[in-house]
Amino acid sequence: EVGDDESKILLSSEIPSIKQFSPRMSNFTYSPRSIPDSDTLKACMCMFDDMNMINRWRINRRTLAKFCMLVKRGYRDPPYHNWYHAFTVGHFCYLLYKNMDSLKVLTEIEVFALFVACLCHDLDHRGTNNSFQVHSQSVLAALYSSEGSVMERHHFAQAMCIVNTEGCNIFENLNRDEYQKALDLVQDIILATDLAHHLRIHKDLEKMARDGYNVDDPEHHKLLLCMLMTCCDLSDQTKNWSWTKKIAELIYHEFFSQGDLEKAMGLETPEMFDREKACIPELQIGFLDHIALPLYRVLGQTFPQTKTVVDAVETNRVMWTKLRDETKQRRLSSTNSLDFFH
Ligand SMILES: Cc1nc2ccc(C(=O)NCC(C)C)cc2n2c(-c3cc(OC(C)(C)C)ccc3Cl)nnc12
Ligand SMILES: [Mg+2]
Ligand SMILES: [Zn+2]
Repeated sequence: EVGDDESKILLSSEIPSIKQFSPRMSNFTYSPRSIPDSDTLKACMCMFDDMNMINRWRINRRTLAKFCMLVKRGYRDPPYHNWYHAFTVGHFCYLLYKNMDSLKVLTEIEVFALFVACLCHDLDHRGTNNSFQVHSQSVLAALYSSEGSVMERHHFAQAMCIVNTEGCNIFENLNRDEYQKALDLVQDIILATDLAHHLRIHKDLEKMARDGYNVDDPEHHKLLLCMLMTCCDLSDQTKNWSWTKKIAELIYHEFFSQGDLEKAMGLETPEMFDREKACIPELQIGFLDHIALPLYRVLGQTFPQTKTVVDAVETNRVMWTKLRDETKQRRLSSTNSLDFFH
């Protein structure tokens, strides 16, 4: 156990400089998936340090290392919703901090809660979505379906289990008010990653973009936290085409496995989860048009420093339309829609 690199970080006191990963570590174009899995824990520690969170919140280094280790172990290994996804989501939060003037549009405790929520937001994901929990009458649905956001409530519950584990409470040196505020923020931010919640507030986000962000309006702080969290959650769409295409492969691998399960259980399977019916380029264009692009456009309108991110998503949309037209011509012989990735 002591041999492996994770506990070595746990035992080492100094935290290396962030520069050791890449000189481009804080560029929007940098893809954190080029950091090997074995270095992700160290990278997390460095991001906490580089955002001055260790000093500001008086976090004990061993406590932080243990917290990060338990978060990493708190993820299962489905094709997409694994630790690597959480790590890339956390990295985009770091990018926003480094490129948006340390996110001074938010309070320090909101930024701290946002970064922690990014790392924890999909804890213990099983590779199936909320509607699957309800239709399959899973244990999680029994626990949470009356309130909705079944998976997101579970992700938050798992995060609280880690915080309450001996030697892992990174909030332990906050005063009583800060402590309560931080946990409430982490909960609200993780609940905001429910797609249904995002679709509910989308009009409000667009109104905020039109009116302009008002740093003195607490409602704008709440909306901004939700918006930045979903921008982090979708940040694979802001990288170059080879990454974005690879991520789609992982997501649909996961979606189609859910569809296989639904068929086996006699549940009806939406087209998006049905490997026989899905046309991935079409579905991705729909997802970008209805969810990702409107979101990143609001980000770009509200904060001009992030405009380059919208361009990257637009470019990926163009690539999907090329692939869609190509696939139509090739008229794939096999019905398995994952073939077109090869
Ligand atoms: C590349 C990519 N394609 C996707 C295609 C479809 C869907 C989907 O669930 N469609 C359901 C129908 C009913 C609309 C999600 C997709 N998706 C997500 C994602 C986003 C989420 O919600 C937030 C973060 C709030 C937007 C929650 C979960 C997930 Cl997996 N992340 N990347 C992707
Ligand atoms: Mg999620
Ligand atoms: Zn996620």
